[in-house]
Amino acid sequence: MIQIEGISRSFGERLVLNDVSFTVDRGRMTGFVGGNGAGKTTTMRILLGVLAAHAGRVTLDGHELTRADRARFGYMPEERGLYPKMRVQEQLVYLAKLHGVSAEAAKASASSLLERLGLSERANDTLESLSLGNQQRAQIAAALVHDPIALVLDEPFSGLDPMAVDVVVGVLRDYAAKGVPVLFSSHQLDIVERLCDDITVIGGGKILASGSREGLREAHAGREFEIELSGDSADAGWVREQPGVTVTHLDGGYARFEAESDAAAQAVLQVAVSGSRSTPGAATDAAGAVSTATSTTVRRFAPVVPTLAQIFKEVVQ
Ligand SMILES: Nc1ncnc2c1ncn2[C@@H]1O[C@H](COP(=O)(O)OP(=O)(O)OP(=O)(O)O)[C@@H](O)[C@H]1O
Repeated sequence: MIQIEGISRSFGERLVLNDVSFTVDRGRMTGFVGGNGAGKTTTMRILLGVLAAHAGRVTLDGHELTRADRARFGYMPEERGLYPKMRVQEQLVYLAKLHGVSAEAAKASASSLLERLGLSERANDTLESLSLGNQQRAQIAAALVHDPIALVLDEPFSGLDPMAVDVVVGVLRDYAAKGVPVLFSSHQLDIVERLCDDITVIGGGKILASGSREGLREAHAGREFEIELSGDSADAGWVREQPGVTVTHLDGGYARFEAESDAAAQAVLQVAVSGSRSTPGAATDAAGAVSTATSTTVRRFAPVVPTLAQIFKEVVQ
């Protein structure tokens, strides 16, 4: 596990990181999100030792990070660092060898990554001759080619089309599945939401929220619920009459409502179900939903959980 503990950093008089702490667990993908100038790149640079912290420390599995540890990290910096005039495969092999990988292993690793990232056909082209999206794939390959013990990627998805995003997501997931801690920053909240196990939100140099994706969504869930009835003539209009409930959206058998309490919300479910039960011939289907003789079914009842974009807006305000 990588632990960032109480990191602070100023540029001149300006404090740009203020007591930043969060963890990047092994085997999990951690998304690092924040607005422009929030402090993501500065944090990543400190993590990699490219920049010094003025306070705090970074540890790996409990010991302070050494130069040797950092040399085995995979880093994709904000300012992309490959040589424009060098051929892609040659460049990857060269970088792997710089990290101490044998020539043979470097060639094998470069070929396999180029294949995986859909760049095999461009292996002998110079970087500058590739499209921006393909240059980005090559940058990702460069961060991975020495089989890193941890991955720190600054905006790895910028400039990638949706197909390429899926390819890169698959590759990164494989690294996480091997037990590698993976930290990446992104402004594309939909990708972060889809990809991440854990999320850290930074704003104005301070950590505003940090935790598992599900934990954050639950913690920021309001008192809004939704119920969906299906059937011949499903009508959720009766929810409006329930005590302690305000319907915010109604469409046939679908109602979204705010409940004063969990009990008020549960009462809606009970009415939906017991209404069904009081109907002769009620039956439970294979999915456990209760059907009536007129075949009205409670298809769904759940709290409305916010998207990452909604949580982000809430914590950044
Ligand atoms: N070398 C530097 N000298 C002075 N100020 C700096 C330097 N590097 C970063 N900063 C300032 O530190 C703050 C945080 O910048 P940083 O690049 O870490 O943000 P970020 O979250 O990565 O932003 P973005 O999403 O726009 O890339 C910004 O206000 C930036 O101007």
